[in-house]
Order: sequence, then structure tokens, then C-alpha cells
Amino acid sequence: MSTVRFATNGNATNGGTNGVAKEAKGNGNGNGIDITNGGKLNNANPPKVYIGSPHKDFNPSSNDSLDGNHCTYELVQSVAQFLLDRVSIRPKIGIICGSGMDGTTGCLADALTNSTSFPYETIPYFPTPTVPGHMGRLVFGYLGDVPVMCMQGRFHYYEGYPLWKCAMPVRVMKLVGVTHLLASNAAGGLNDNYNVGDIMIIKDHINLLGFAGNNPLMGPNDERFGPRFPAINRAYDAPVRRMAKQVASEMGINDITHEGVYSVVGGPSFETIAEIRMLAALGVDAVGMSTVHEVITARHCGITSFAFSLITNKSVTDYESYEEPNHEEVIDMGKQREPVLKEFITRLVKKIEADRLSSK
Ligand SMILES: O=P(O)(O)O[C@H]1O[C@H](CO)[C@@H](O)[C@H]1O
Ligand SMILES: Nc1nc2[nH]cnc2c(=O)[nH]1
Repeated sequence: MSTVRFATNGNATNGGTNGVAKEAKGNGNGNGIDITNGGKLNNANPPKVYIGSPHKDFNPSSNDSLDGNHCTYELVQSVAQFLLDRVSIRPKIGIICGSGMDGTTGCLADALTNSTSFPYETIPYFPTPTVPGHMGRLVFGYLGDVPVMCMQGRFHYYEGYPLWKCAMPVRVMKLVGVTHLLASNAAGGLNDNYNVGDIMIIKDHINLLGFAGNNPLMGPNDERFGPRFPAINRAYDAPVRRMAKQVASEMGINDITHEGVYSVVGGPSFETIAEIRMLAALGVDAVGMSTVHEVITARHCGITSFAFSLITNKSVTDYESYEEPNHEEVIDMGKQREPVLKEFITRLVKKIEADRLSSK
């Protein structure tokens, strides 16, 4: 392997910035040094930020290709190997942070210890997020004692990416060794019993994009990922949902925790009143613009999946109302709920890991 370059966010004794391609975002002071340049650190395990260029040290195999409608198994394998060559952590749990839950000081990814983060633009073939509130880096580290990899920023259809590309990082997780996915999102609440700030454990989804003929699994199927026609009726793992409800009880947040049906729409426009009424009539409890393509891709390749929504706004159902949903309130609510969500996820990850180890 050629020289691997990282910057650290810890306090460097020399305060140097040699070789730093970009300042680390939202995590410490961004006072990066290139550890390959002999910088001395005063912290044993400061957060590290990879500062390489994506294709410089990337050695794809001969069957790598990323054409208009799919990305080969070999390419995903090469991307996974690129990451594995640069981190020693071997996570079994992958986390995707929703809008407003991934970009603030004190957010989940910042809670990881011994962390190494890869800005998405440094990872070969990774898309880059364009949405405020989605930071754009892949962080490896320990949440409590549990090794995890965490997507701080996800990809949406409305950004212009095809669904398979939005979900490609999930396949990278799979080939890194992840067995469990934990995805969060911000969503509008349709269920009358839900309030802004509540958590909805997703028990099922209605894939409206799929109904319209758009699915992340469209295109050539590689059986090494999974079957051509995967079953998706048990997408949201029942035992993990039970663990999540147990966590909610232990935290004393049962009153704000629900279980319900999520529906994905393409966005970026929010829903009309007629659309909200239609979704409610279909049995939808919360609506958003993500997660479903990630969970379908995860289930296809055998990853156990769990997802929850933070209800960031109540869907407007009244033609007399002057209320309008907006992305700022979505991000604000994510920030406000950060401590609770961080605790919720940390406890859940601990339970998943204990269960995983005991059922080996
Ligand atoms: O699903 P996440 O990424 O949490 O974000 C949700 O919030 C944004 C709208 O405010 C949309 O991107 C919607 O999907
Ligand atoms: N589609 C959709 N996505 C959201 N994300 C956060 N709130 C909403 C909402 O009301 N509708």
C-alpha cells in the first residue's frame, strides 16, 4: 500500500498544516497536520481525516465499471478495499444519519472515538451530497465499545442521482463487512397522534417511487449481492425493532416513541394537501424522501435493517392553514433532538452488538 495520508483534528503540538487538503468540518478545530509529515500529537487517538485524492492510490480490478445504470460488484469491492486498506476498524454495524442529525457539533459521528473519517470526495466513485444538513463524510470509529461505520450525509433521488447510486454506499458497507444497518431520517408526521420531535420506529414502508417504476435494484442483477426478485415484506427486522422499543422504555421516552409506516416520495417539493390526504388514507404515518432505497438495497444483500424517523414537522392537511413545511425547521428539529437520538442509537447499537455476538 502506498503512503496513506490523514489529517487530525486533535491539537497538534506543532500546529502545522503541511499536506492538508481541506480543513476538517464540524469536528474539533480543524487544525490538521499530515501525520506522514512527522507531525507530533499530544492526543493518543485524535480523530483522523483522510486527505488523499480518490483515484491516486486506487487500484480497481479489471471488471470495474460504473456505467449509466449500475455499478459492478468488482467496483464496489475495490471501493470497500480502498477503505479497508486505510482503517483498522472492522465494523459490523452501519449507520446512516438523517437530515439535521449529522452536521452539528456534538452529533453522532462526533461521538465516535478512535475515528477516521473520509470526506466523500476522497472516496473513489462515491457521490457527494448537495443538501444542507448532510455533511458528506464516512466515519469509522467506536460508538461506546462498538465498532461502527457512519454515513454523515446521504444521497437523495432529488439531487439528481439515480436510486442505485444513492444506495451504492450500502453495498460498500456490505463488502466492508457490515451485517446490520441502522438508518435515520427526518420526516413529516401524518398520524394525528404524532408530535414534532417524536420518534417513529419504521415497521414497514410504501415505496411510492417503486410504484412509479423506479427501484434501486433496477438494471443488471449480480447474484453475489442478492437475488433478482428479493422479498421485502420483512425488511424492518422485528427483533431489532423490539430492541429499539426496549431502549425507548429504558430511556423513559415511550411517550414520544411510535411504530409506523414510512412512505418515500421523490421530492424535493413537499406534499400538497391532497397528496397528504391520499397518503394518510393509504395508511402512511410519516413521509420523507429517503431511506427506502437504502433499506431495499441492504435487504437485497442480506443486511439486517432497522430505520427510524424523527418527526420534524406535522404534515399540513387543512386548506385554510398558512403553515408551510421547510428544510430549516427540519434541520432545527434534528439539532434539538440530537442528544436523545444519540443516546437512543448508542444504546441500540450496544444491544445489536451484544445480540450479534451471542448468536454467533
Ligand atoms: O430523509 P432525510 O435525509 O433525513 O431528509 C428529509 O428531510 C429533507 C427535507 O427537509 C429531505 O431530504 C427528506 O428526505
Ligand atoms: N416528503 C417529506 N419529507 C420530509 N422530510 C422532513 N419533513 C418532510 C415532509 O413533510 N415531507
